[in-house]
Formats: sequence, structure tokens, C-alpha cells
Amino acid sequence: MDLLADVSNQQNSEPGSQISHLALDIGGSLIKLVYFSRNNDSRRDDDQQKSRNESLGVSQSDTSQPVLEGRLHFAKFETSKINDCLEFIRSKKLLLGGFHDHTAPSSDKIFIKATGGGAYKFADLFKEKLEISLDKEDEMDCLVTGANFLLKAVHQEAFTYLDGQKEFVQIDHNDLYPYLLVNIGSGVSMIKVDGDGKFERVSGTNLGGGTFWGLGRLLTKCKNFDELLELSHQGNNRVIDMLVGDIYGGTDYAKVGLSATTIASSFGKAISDNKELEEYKPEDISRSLLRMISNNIGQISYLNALRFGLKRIFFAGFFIRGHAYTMDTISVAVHFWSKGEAKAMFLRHEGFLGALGAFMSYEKQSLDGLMVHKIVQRFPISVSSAGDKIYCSLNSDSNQNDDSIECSVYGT
Ligand SMILES: Nc1ncnc2c1ncn2[C@@H]1O[C@H](COP(=O)(O)OP(=O)(O)OP(=O)(O)O)[C@@H](O)[C@H]1O
Ligand SMILES: CC(C)(CO)[C@@H](O)C(=O)NCCC(=O)O
Repeated sequence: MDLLADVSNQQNSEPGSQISHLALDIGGSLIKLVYFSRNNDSRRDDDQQKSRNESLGVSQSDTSQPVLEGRLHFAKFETSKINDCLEFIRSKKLLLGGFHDHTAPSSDKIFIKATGGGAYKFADLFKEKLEISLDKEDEMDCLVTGANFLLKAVHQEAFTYLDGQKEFVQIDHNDLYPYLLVNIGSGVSMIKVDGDGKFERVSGTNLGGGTFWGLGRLLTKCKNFDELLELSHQGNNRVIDMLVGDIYGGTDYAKVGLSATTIASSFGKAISDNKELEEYKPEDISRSLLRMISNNIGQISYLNALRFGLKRIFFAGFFIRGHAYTMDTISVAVHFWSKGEAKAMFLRHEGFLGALGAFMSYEKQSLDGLMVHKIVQRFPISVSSAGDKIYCSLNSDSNQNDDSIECSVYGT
């Protein structure tokens, strides 16, 4: 199979770059895109690269092959606005990132890698509107591949978040497994990861990001997810939630380890008040809802970690959106239930695991004439210590649409 970019030498809409390896993750709420754009004339010969790497302090064993330079791009769209996504693909000429499958009956067909339920649901739409076929990759496989890639290859990808403090976690590549991956999308998947391609989906819950957004929309009339999230900043959940102290007359129930401020019953105060329904403020509702969903996921995750003796839990999925209160609630839940034994960690490219996994499944094919050996960050801090095939630097916020990171691709 060839990448289309290998055989066509066309330019995309950004001058000076060529698109390759477009991959999609089409979920219940959001469509995520990842693609690589090669800088023109970025291909370096060994001598050029050697002297450049020496100046960067990169180990020679990692850099003895030819190199391409470019950017890994990230973008997302609401699944309900799939036509905007199709238009984005068309206008940016991203189909150059597809490939021809010469083994298929009609070898002029273009394929792009896709994962998530929408790869099945929308296959006909892609064929009809863009004349391309989706080459489907398993969703859990892609999530795990994406997580392992980010954890091993991207500098400062994982971090803890507690009491407003963000701390980056140094990942020891020789001591990464096993871990629990909790992907909070519309629904939640909990996956025990034991190695590259070695995993089991051990649990899940239907109370996920879709529940927060769906219930939030019904209860607050917010027009979009960001508005609902923003609203939660200003809210006070204690107006809506029934606390242990509300039941125990302001005191802790210390005998069983419950402080007066622990939520005894999410939304429980709404039944015991004499307030009119209109008196409940949307910001307080949003905050209670966010707390309820995050707390529940944190608790179920911990119970699954306990089930398998896992100490590390990585939380991903676009529900999190790098949101302080969400991460704090999840961290507190894990800390509380594990009595400090287990640790909640978050990923900076939280929503792109599946799309990155689908992107990585192109690896067996060539990238602009090179058989991909590995991709590294262009201005690496510690390239030689990593043991995987693809490495990248992170220099931006993955929540912005059309965000990108700089990479070098090593070929054989
Ligand atoms: N702009 C947005 N619009 C809608 N939901 C958003 C947005 N940003 C974040 N979210 C949250 O992210 C969730 C979707 O996350 P994600 O993209 O990881 O999952 P998905 O792939 O759509 O879902 P699934 O894997 O269950 O099919 C939504 O349910 C919502 O809670
Ligand atoms: C159905 C999927 C896997 C689709 O991404 C996801 O939404 C999910 O894990 N939902 C939770 C299903 C459950 O285990 O109850």
C-alpha cells in the first residue's frame, strides 16, 4: 500500500507543506482528526542531520537514518456537525493523507484510517461526499496505542492535579505497565493496559461526558459544552448537593470517616428545600452535575484499579478538557477511596488517543518514501532515553482546534 502523498506531489492549502497520514476518531460526541504535514525540503541527508543533532545534543544512535520534518496536527468537530468536518477535510486537501490499497479490487480507491463507532456509522457518508473509504481500526486498540505513544514519546504529557497544583510526571519507560486507562468520552471505558497491544477492557460506565453535557443542557438550557463548563466555574454545588453535615447537623460522621463537607447525596438538597425550581441557579446545577459525574468516574476507576492491583490510573477523553475542577474532583475521589494509595494522572492530549492510535496504524506504510522507523520531537529534551518508534514535543494546547506539534520522522 502507498500513501497517496507518496505518489501525488500536490501541495495542500498551506504553502510549503504536504499532507500525509490523515486519521480520524469518530465518536458519539466528537470527531477527532490527526494528520502529518511535511515541511517541503525538510528531508535531510545524514551529514546535515548529524551536525544538526550534534548541536542539539541528540544521541547518534537515534539519528543515523534519513529524516523528514513536519508537524502533527490535531483538530476536532462535534459529531452532529459532521458536514463541517467533511468540508475541513476537503478545503485543507487532507485526502492527500489517505492511501491506495493496491490489493483492493478497485485500486484507485482512497482509504483513510478511522476508528470509533462513527467509522461504521458514517462510512457511507464519507464515500458519498468525499469518495473515500474508511479503513476501520478497533477503538480500544487505538486508545491504547495512542496512550502508550503519548506516555513514551511526548515530553511532559502526563501530570497529576490536586488542590490546584499541576505536577508533571516523569514516565519510566521500563516501569509503565500495568496501568488503568480511563477514557471519558460520551461513555466511559476502563482498560487495563499491560503492554503495547496488550490490554483488556475491564469495565465501563454509561455515566460519562455525554451524560454531563446532555443532563446539563436539559437542566440549564446552555447552548454548548463550553458554556456549561464555564458556568460551573461560578457555581456552588453545596446549594444543590446534600452534604453529610446537612444530615448530621453540621458535624462530621467521623466514626466511618465522613467529614461534614462530604457529599452525602448529589442533588439531594433539591428535594428537601422549599425553593421554587426557578430559584436554582444554572451555575450551581452545572457545578453539582460536574462533581457528580467526575466523582462517580473517579470512584469506579479506583474500584477497578483495586480489582487488579493497579496503582496508576491515567484519565483521558474530551470530557476532561484540562478543566481544573473536573481533574481536582477525580483526583480527590481516587485519593479518598484509595486512602492515598492510587494516583490519578491526566494527559495533555487527552482527547486524541483514539485518533493518534489510528494514525499510528499507518506505520507499516511508508511516509513520503521513507519506511517510518520513528518520529521524534524536533527540539528534544531527552530523545535517547525513550524506547519507542515515535517521539514528539508538545508546545501547545491540544484543546485548540487545528493545534499542532513539531516532529521529525526517522526512516530506514
Ligand atoms: N466542544 C464540545 N462539544 C461537545 N462535547 C464536548 C466538547 N468538548 C468536550 N466535550 C465533552 O467531551 C465528550 C466527548 O469526548 P470524546 O470526544 O473523548 O468522546 P467520543 O469519542 O465522542 O465518545 P465515545 O468514545 O463514547 O463515542 C462529550 O460527551 C462532552 O462531555
Ligand atoms: C460504547 C463506547 C465504547 C463508544 O466509544 C463508549 O461510549 C463506552 O465505553 N460507553 C460505556 C458503555 C458501558 O460500559 O457501560
